Amino acid sequence: MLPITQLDLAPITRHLRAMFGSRLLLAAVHHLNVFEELKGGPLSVTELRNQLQLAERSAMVLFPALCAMELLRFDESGQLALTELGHYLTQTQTPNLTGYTGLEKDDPGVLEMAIRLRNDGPLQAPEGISFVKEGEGPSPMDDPELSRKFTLGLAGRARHLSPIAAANLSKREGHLLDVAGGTGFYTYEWLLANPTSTATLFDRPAVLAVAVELLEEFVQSGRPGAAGVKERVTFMPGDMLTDDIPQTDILLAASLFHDWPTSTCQHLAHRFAAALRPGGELWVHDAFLDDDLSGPLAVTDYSAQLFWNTLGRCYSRAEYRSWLAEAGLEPTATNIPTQMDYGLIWAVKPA
Ligand SMILES: C[S@@+](CC[C@H](N)C(=O)[O-])C[C@H]1O[C@@H](n2cnc3c(N)ncnc32)[C@H](O)[C@@H]1O
Repeated sequence: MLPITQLDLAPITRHLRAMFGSRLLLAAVHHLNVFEELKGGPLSVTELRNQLQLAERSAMVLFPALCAMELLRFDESGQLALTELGHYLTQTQTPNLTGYTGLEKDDPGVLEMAIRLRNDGPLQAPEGISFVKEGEGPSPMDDPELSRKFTLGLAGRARHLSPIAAANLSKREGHLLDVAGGTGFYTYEWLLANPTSTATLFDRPAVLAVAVELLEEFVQSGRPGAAGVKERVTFMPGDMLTDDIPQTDILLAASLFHDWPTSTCQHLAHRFAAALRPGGELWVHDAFLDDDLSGPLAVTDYSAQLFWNTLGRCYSRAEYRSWLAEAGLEPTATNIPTQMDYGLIWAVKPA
């Protein structure tokens, strides 16, 4: 691993994502009455979900967040219980803070979060869901203006994280497939670090139109070796859920799975595993929940942001590794932190 000398921008993304965590907290206290439900004693995840009428995704965003906030905890038998702090959000505790937190309970973001938690997403999404193309429905990623806005919106993050990811991904002669690669920066940086390798950037056509422009900017940057990257990149428009995925030695899924529900993640893991040559590697760059699903706070806040904007949430490394193993890959035990609360994990296809 190369030394990372760049400043970690996590303080900025943590404050950005904290807004969604705040909405979760106030929706839980004042609209879902989570703390009143648990006042009588611990409940299993399923019992609490049933009492609150929450879908699996809503529950798996909300409960880890309240644990990370130290308001709930998993007890010795795996049930969810109020912590000492959590009791101060029940009305029978004297004193309690529900009057004080209640001053913000009608904030529009809080009201909408309560709706989305109950509905497992927005009631209506006429333009489709951010970053998601699924089936025949409309997708912002197929609209020229919206896909440009979303793709360029991710460009700064990708520019910052991609050199760190490239320094940690395997160095090898061969082919990288960057699925749902967006701006393409992860591809361009990896090719710069692997001067005899080739790569394919796979995404929606309107996104790739932006990526082509960004590649041009990259090759003209004057960085040593950047000019030679252009001829080694292939742009492949398609739908990763249904179209053929080309064979590759390394497949990168950066900020990809977190846009999708669990069943789609499992489907994608199988498709990606099938695209790997024997000995090939599947790398996931994402923000991971702890395996016990009780934090960290930066990632539960991020999970709330993804819950708001996409069909997905943050998952634990254990969840990823179980999908990768079910798909016939051998997950390694390596956890590589990058920056901004992201990290890398990877699995290998048996030779
Ligand atoms: C959150 S972005 C991640 C982009 C990039 N990997 C990064 O980390 O900056 C998700 C990407 O998935 C792409 N995407 C969504 N649905 C897709 C589909 N069905 N087939 C191919 N790409 C898809 C979007 O167009 C978008 O570029």
